[in-house]
Amino acid sequence: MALFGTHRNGGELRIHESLDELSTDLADYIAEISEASVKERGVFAIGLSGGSPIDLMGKLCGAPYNKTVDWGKWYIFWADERVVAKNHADSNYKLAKDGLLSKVPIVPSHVHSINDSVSAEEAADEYEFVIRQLVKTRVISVSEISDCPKFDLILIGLGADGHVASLFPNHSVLDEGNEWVTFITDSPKPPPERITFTLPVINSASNVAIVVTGDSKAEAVHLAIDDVGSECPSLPGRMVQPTKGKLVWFLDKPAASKLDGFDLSM
Ligand SMILES: O=C1O[C@H](COP(=O)(O)O)[C@@H](O)[C@H](O)[C@H]1O
Repeated sequence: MALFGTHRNGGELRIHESLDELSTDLADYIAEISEASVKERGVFAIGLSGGSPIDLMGKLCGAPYNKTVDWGKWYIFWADERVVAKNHADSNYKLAKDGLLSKVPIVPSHVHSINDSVSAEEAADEYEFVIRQLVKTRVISVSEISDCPKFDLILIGLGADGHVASLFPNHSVLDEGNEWVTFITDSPKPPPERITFTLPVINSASNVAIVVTGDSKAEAVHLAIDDVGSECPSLPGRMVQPTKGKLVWFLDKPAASKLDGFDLSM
């Protein structure tokens, strides 16, 4: 059975017994936010990233979600993307297409992937332009306190080094306060060229889910969530603090194993 709790910023912690339990809870959670967004705004705008969270969304392709989710109202974006061809093994688009988008009736024109045939800088600029157009037409909502887009849900993972999206520790990209989408050409994790939502955009979302599994991420989870004082103020995972939105951490027990007060026998 999952353990539910809160963390220092009032966000929610969901610690799961198994990956199967986590993926069922994640599918339920996404389906609920989709339903609420469609009810409130008529559409659902989700920002995906890469890595394990996409595999863990896989249950959305099966019953009951394949029939109950209003797929025609989904608009897909990438919170980060590697600047590689769409059929490249490193492409976050390919990962989502193979694992989800090709298996559910999402409208192709609602899938907003990056232009991979230009430089990372141009791809980031073009992607921000696309998002600005969709904010104007309110396919993407807008934050009441900044001019940032307010995605209904941004779904991200956490690297063992504490990175989220393509926001890496000690990188100047963490200080980007004006752009919505920016780029890097020196990612410490290959491939080097990437585009990424900036922290103000991630923190303006209505909902942010951080999905982390495996004991190789346990230290990063501890540093991102626990009260570690000034030890790690600029760990990207720790800097995800939605201003008005809701943050939920989806963890399995190995990823949660170094959290203060966590007892593996629970
Ligand atoms: O490089 C990236 O890594 C993170 C984490 O991936 P994981 O496989 O360790 O879960 C991912 O969220 C990000 O989108 C991706 O570009």
